[in-house]
Amino acid sequence: MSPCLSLRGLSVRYPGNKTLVTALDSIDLDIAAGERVAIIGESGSGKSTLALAIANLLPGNARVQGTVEWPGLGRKAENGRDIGFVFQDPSASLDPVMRIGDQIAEVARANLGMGWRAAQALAIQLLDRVRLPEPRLAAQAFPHQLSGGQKQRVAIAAAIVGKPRLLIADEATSALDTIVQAEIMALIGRLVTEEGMSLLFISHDIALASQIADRIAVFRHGRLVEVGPARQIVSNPTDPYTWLLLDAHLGIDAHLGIDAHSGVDAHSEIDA
Ligand SMILES: Nc1ncnc2c1ncn2[C@@H]1O[C@H](COP(=O)(O)OP(=O)(O)OP(=O)(O)O)[C@@H](O)[C@H]1O
Ligand code: NI
Repeated sequence: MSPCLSLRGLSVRYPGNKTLVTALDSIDLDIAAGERVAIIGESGSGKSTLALAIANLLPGNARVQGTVEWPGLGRKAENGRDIGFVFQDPSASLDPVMRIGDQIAEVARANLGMGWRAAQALAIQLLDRVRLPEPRLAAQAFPHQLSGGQKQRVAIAAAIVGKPRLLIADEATSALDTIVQAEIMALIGRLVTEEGMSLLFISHDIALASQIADRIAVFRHGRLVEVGPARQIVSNPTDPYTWLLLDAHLGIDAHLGIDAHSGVDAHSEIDA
């Protein structure tokens, strides 16, 4: 089976003070259809740059080399249609003066060419799918009337409007408290399974990543230092840097007991 997404020799440089800053350095990575891949690494390791390069959202001054290919697609991937993107701060991706139902409907109208009525109906369906209580009423709400977790549910609904092949979640749960974080993780896991999407889950937290990912790719200074099955990366990493990340998030002794797939499933999803 051909992969959903194939990166070859992907490098991204940004103009710095005097020289170019290498944010990504010759990345080779495939993501299979339906596969969940986590990208982990410290701040500045190039995680968001990778996500932006895949979604074609890099700033104009970025210099890109290498290729991003979508073998099954037969055309260029479009953000909003083939790729869904969820960011850390849901407030930043939502319009404060637009009802949330209208915001999701607008995405359906713009990206799928739907009529307004059908788009509105789809918005209510999606609010239900992300388990917002009373979706018909919720559609009328403005973002400030929702909690952080609820706003992130709306952002996720907007990201999956186009039934994308790939969902990118860039630190999508980092701003939430632990309980809400677990709920949003469970929601993402459930939707990815239900829709048969691939997932690129970006986090600085290796423990969190191991709860949702099939494979983990460890980034450092723009390089991919290690990639492998989540269970193996967490229990038996080969790169010393991965050990350091494990130590930072789990304590060096604790990580040996971690079960890569015990953390998140549909059963642990609690409705807020
Ligand atoms: N628009 C930009 N212009 C110049 N340099 C940038 C730009 N965006 C990112 N960089 C630089 O590229 C490198 C990688 O940044 P990136 O945001 O991809 O890291 P990250 O792993 O997502 O970090 P974080 O965990 O803090 O989100 C950093 O050195 C950063 O300063
Ligand atoms: Ni980032």
